[in-house]
Amino acid sequence: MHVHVNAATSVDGKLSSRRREQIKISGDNDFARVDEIRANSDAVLVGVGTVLADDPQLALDASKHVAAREARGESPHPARVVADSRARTPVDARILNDVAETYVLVSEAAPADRIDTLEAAGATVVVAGDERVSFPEAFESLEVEGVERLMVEGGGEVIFSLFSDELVDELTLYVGSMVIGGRDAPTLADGEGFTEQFPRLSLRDVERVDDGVLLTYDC
Ligand SMILES: NC(=O)C1=CN([C@@H]2O[C@H](COP(=O)(O)OP(=O)(O)OC[C@H]3O[C@@H](n4cnc5c(N)ncnc54)[C@H](O)[C@@H]3O)[C@@H](O)[C@H]2O)C=CC1
Ligand SMILES: Nc1nc(O)c(N)c(N[C@@H]2O[C@H](COP(=O)(O)O)[C@@H](O)[C@H]2O)n1
Repeated sequence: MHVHVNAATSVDGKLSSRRREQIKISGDNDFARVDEIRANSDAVLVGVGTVLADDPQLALDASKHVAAREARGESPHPARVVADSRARTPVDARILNDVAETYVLVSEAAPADRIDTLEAAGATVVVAGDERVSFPEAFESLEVEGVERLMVEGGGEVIFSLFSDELVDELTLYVGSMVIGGRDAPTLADGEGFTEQFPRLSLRDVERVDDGVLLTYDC
């Protein structure tokens, strides 16, 4: 499986403010680029923290991408995946609507009634890991379902875990020309943080996009 992480941060590395509300960091050209990565992915993953904060739908915006996928014999939109150890995704979350298939990755600690509720809402639930979702195990299950190209849009807890598990193949990071600040504001990679053996990335490309910079790394 090819795992492509994409995110937008402020110049001080924040994904959002301490209020954890969605902040428009990208400009129109960058959002169009994000839509294209989604269009070329089999599935798009976020953590439940992002679902609770942003309520994203993770569907394609541009009809040309939908048409191109259908011409290739693919589903109109990529599948959506939520990493949600305790099955907290609300049933009215947009990510569970019928625009595309949705997988919810949970751990053994997820309450059975919550799993039943999510399945009744149309999600396919994948159990992997004891207390937290085990991404290596969950990704094996997604591969069996045909997910070979996985895009990850955040947030910081999930992205840290994926770097920690050495599962990231590619990172595109849009750095918008703004300062958000705040010691409690989410950053690109939160979690416990590394104290040694810091992941080293290989910078492939630098490009000016909108009023910011797009950095592309091989990981
Ligand atoms: N600017 C950008 O590009 C983006 C910004 N965001 C922002 O990020 C914030 C949300 O990020 P976070 O709070 O970090 O939440 P998150 O989206 O990373 O979700 C974290 C949750 O995922 C679940 N999870 C399951 N297995 C896990 C594992 N193995 N490792 C880590 N988490 C696991 C846990 O329940 C955990 O609480 C929001 O403020 C949102 O607006 C989110 C996506 C993109
Ligand atoms: N690439 C990017 N740039 C920004 O400025 C952002 N605020 C985000 N946020 C993430 O984009 C997703 C939105 O999903 P919908 O298209 O609204 O369904 C979601 O993952 C946000 O957290 N991304």
